[in-house]
Amino acid sequence: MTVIRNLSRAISQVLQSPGCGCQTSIVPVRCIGVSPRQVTSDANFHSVSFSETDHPRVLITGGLGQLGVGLAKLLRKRFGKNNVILSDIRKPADNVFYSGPFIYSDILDYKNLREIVVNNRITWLIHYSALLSAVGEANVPLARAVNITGLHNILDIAAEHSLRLFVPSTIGAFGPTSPRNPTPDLCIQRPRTIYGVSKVHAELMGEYYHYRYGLDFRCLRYPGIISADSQPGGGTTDYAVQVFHDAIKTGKFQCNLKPDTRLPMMYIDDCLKATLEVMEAPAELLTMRTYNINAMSFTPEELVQEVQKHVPEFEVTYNVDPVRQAIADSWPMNFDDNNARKDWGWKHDYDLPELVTTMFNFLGSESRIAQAN
Ligand SMILES: NC(=O)C1=CN([C@@H]2O[C@H](COP(=O)(O)OP(=O)(O)OC[C@H]3O[C@@H](n4cnc5c(N)ncnc54)[C@H](O)[C@@H]3O)[C@@H](O)[C@H]2O)C=CC1
Ligand SMILES: CC(=O)[C@H](N)C(=O)O
Repeated sequence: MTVIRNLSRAISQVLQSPGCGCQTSIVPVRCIGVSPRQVTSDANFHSVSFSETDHPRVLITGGLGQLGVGLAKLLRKRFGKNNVILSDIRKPADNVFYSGPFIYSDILDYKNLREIVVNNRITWLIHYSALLSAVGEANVPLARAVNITGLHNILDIAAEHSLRLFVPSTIGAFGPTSPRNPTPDLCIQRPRTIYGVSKVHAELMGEYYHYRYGLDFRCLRYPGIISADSQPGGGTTDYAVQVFHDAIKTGKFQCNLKPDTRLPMMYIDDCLKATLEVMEAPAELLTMRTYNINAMSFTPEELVQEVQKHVPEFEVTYNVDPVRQAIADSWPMNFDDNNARKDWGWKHDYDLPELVTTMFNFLGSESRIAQAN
């Protein structure tokens, strides 16, 4: 296996022309990407990226949400500060603005996106812009525009410029008729939120562009993500972040899901690590283009018990939000991520106790600093 991989890498290096960066193939391929917006139906271009010695030039859309800033930090450590550009339609905080390149980008503006990709010689596109499950239900037309029309722009730009494209999906891409415990990669997907529908659409469109146009599309279905230094953007799993802030600030928390609502969750460091790993994985290891990833699964009750080990006087009351509860009841309880583990070696580092300790260490030290000032 290693011999074959080394051999194909050697052939690939010989066949690769220096400035082109096209993926090698015995069959001649077009080096200049052609957008599906522009081409005839027999288009057959291949995506690729950068030569193996170069670092990728990365653009992150929707980068000022819960996940983007952390991802930029990780990628900048690996590829260099100036090779990773954060973008969003919001104004960045000072610390974000001064930590590396930031640019305004509205994913609904195709021409502006194209200009950014061309001017900055982007080779990897990480597409984080989205409206999450709860805010999506509150504004369906906007969710449809950002999550579906915006995605179409991203797919076309990525195909046209031979980018490696990452689009996250979610546990929310499943629905009440999916097997929920556990939920495998391939099963019925009939979500009942605009968020879920748009993510299934993204998975299918990305895979279609991969098979039809050779787009290097990569997708992970994230569980609910828990982070200490960034706020969630309006999802169903947000309670599992808020609980830590309230435990530290007031010792009291009002939970908007029922105590026994079980959902898959993950600490942000694991999520970002998985994203980098799947982006760097050799294409021949990927037997699929969309993978479930998982770390743990818990209910509010179980999370509260773990929190009480750090804050014994912590009190929780339940005031159920019917919209969020209905969404959570239709989502997976446990996620089967065996394919990711088998194909590209996915392995999480944080389980529930580790996550809770890490969150308190971070937030505790922040609040001590705030009190000292
Ligand atoms: N945070 C989580 O628990 C999970 C997140 N994901 C996915 O990961 C990605 C990132 O998630 P988060 O950072 O949590 O989302 P978020 O809601 O915190 O941030 C999304 C960002 O998109 C930006 N945005 C909205 N409209 C835009 C437009 N027209 N053009 C450009 N940017 C626009 C917003 O300003 C915001 O900063 C999303 O695609 C989400 O679906 C998937 C599963 C779980
Ligand atoms: C799991 C997700 O996709 C997100 N956190 C949400 O709750 O909408």
